[in-house]
Amino acid sequence: MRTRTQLDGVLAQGGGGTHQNRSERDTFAVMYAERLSRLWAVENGLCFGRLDLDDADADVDKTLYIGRIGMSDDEQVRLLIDWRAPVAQPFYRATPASPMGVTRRRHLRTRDRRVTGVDDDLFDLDRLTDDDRATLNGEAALLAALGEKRTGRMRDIVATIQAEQDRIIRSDLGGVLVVQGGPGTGKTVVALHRAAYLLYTHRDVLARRGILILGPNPTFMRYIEQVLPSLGETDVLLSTVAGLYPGLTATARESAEAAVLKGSPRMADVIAKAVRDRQRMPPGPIDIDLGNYTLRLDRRTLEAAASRASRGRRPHNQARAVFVRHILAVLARQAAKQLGRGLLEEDELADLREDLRTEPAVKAALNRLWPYVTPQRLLIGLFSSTERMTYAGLRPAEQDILFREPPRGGASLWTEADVPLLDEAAELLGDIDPAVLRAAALQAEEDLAAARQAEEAERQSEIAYAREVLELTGMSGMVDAERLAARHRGDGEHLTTAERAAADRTWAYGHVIVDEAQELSAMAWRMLMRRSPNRSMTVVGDIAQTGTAAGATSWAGMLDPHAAGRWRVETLTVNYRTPAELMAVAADVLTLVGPELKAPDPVRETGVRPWARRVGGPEELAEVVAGQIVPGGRLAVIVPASHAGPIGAAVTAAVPDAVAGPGAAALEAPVAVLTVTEAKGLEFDSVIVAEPAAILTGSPRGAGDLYVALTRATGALGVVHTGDLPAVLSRCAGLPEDPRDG
Ligand SMILES: Nc1ncnc2c1ncn2[C@@H]1O[C@H](COP(=O)(O)OP(=O)(O)OP(=O)(O)O)[C@@H](O)[C@H]1O
Repeated sequence: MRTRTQLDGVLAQGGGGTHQNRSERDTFAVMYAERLSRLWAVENGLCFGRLDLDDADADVDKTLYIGRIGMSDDEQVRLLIDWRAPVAQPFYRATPASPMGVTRRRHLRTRDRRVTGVDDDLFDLDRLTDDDRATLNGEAALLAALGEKRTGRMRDIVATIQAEQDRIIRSDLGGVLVVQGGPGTGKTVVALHRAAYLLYTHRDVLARRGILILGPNPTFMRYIEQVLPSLGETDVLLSTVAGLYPGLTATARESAEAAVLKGSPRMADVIAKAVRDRQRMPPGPIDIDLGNYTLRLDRRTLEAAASRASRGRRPHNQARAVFVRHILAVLARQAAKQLGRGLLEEDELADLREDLRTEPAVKAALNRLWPYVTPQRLLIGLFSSTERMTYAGLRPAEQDILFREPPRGGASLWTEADVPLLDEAAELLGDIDPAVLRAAALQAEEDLAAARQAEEAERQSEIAYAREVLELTGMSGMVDAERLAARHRGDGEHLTTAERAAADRTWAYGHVIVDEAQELSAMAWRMLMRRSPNRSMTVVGDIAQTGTAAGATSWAGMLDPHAAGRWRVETLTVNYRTPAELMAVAADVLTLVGPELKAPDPVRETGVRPWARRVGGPEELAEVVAGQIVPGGRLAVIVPASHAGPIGAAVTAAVPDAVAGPGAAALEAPVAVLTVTEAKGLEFDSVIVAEPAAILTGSPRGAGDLYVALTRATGALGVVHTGDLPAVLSRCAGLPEDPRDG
């Protein structure tokens, strides 16, 4: 209320006054508005816990209230302790064996501002009154939270964080913390709470450098994005690998074998060779015709310039300056001789060099010999030329997999597996100096206009070059110098940390969190490690759930190349999502993934067995789906990618409001048809797995995929199949009654 009044007061002052008044007013308005939205975000369940402490320590209040944020009254008396504060820790960690000074822990359940339930854990029975004893109630808070219907968005768990999770959330900032855990053990939710905890505890570093959270797909990112605002955090960038390269969205699809090849660590060498390819000198001399006379660059001169430029490990585009300087010096001396002016003073030679630098024929030669190259151009050039691919070390069979025509029109060109390659290339190519870009683009515009007017055939190569520069700089069609300047000014003064980080490929994050980390390819890890030079990371995943063929089979394989000796593993062992009856079926499938793997222990039972039903085809399948809808609940039909089309069509035709495919709508809909990849990391009240045999055989990691599909439900699980039911699912019973008939 107080903040609302303050904001209204500031806004009521209107827009007049001096510049300083206005900017102060704006600052306060933004501050109060931010605080208000923070308070709104946490209002629901603001206070969820109470700790009664024994009074051994007189400095500490005897009763503490724990909440989503900390609050004090006007006299600075503490009303509510932020859940992340050190004094709140016993709320999550105290046990009867180690009570940490707590006599009673109370969970408060609220709706709006009303208390709807109270659950107690008691650590010192002797100290309680008879009334208090009457209200005792063990794990009810957790089970109540787990039993609630799913909303399509992940919720925070501040009220019920478990001790093994709390240890991970509050683990030190430094080094790489690997959180290994089976499905439903809370890896994602713990990672998000860790982000909030770290920002609270290490605000100085992390508010400046930000936290990057990387997840498997955009639907998953939408599923989790609301958790962080509810924890009051905004200095966090949520992204996928496909979204991590500024300025492009990688939405194109490609074959699994192309993705695997692009993800293999060998590609680092391929990209390095592709860059060197752009620095190769022609075998013979080249002549530069300047009208009155001709200059010649022989092979020795070219090789010497190239080797000088590549010395010192400068990125390609910056090394170009060295190459150009060397060549211009040689050309200036030759020109002086040809002009019959003998030995010139240094300043005269400098003038001559500058004259030559702007000569179109010299420019064209330099651009052929050592062109500016962007990562995009490098990859387009590489994958559209068998000659370039051969030079880069790709074998003919690999070239067939990777070959693609240069793009035409505005079709989306980039795939997720291209992104780490672009990043690798960007690292080796380096930026093109914005001043050079600006000058080049303006010059190119002029050249283009002049050439168009003159329509001189011999200027065709000039036109081509000008076009290339414009395309390269993304400035095609822009003639306005001011707009060009604005584009490159990039002061970013008014951006949040997360926004500035998103726009900057070279941003070094204060902490990086990777969810579903088992899916990342070796090249994706290289890209990610560049974003985390301090190797302060939380890496979350489950080796047993690896779905992509480019993904990992061991944590050491993933991390040793980048952080050997600097990573530690914590394991989560309790499954909070999937009931015991479902987990028994999933555990059978897990033995196919690896006989040594152990499924996490489910925390609850529902008494309902998973069922299986044979159907004749997609239409009958859709009828079965329609019969399983529970009003208000969310059901997912998880399908093999090969069947997504027909089953999606049949279900959307049979069930009103059903959605096929990923996206925000799939999170909201009562029924969503998703592939295993699309359902990864998500959860639903009920799940129907369609055609499990095709999931098993659909990819080399088919058993892992089926395991993922079977562990998405918090309630009911069914399996629908047209062929024989795979033997591994024999625990599933017959289909139960249609709940609508009951
Ligand atoms: N301490 C807790 N209190 C209440 N709910 C919890 C707790 N821990 C986990 N959950 C719930 O359990 C479910 C599974 O959590 P989460 O999605 O983070 O698991 P995961 O390990 O990432 O699973 P997967 O690997 O299958 O994607 C979520 O609904 C989450 O809110």
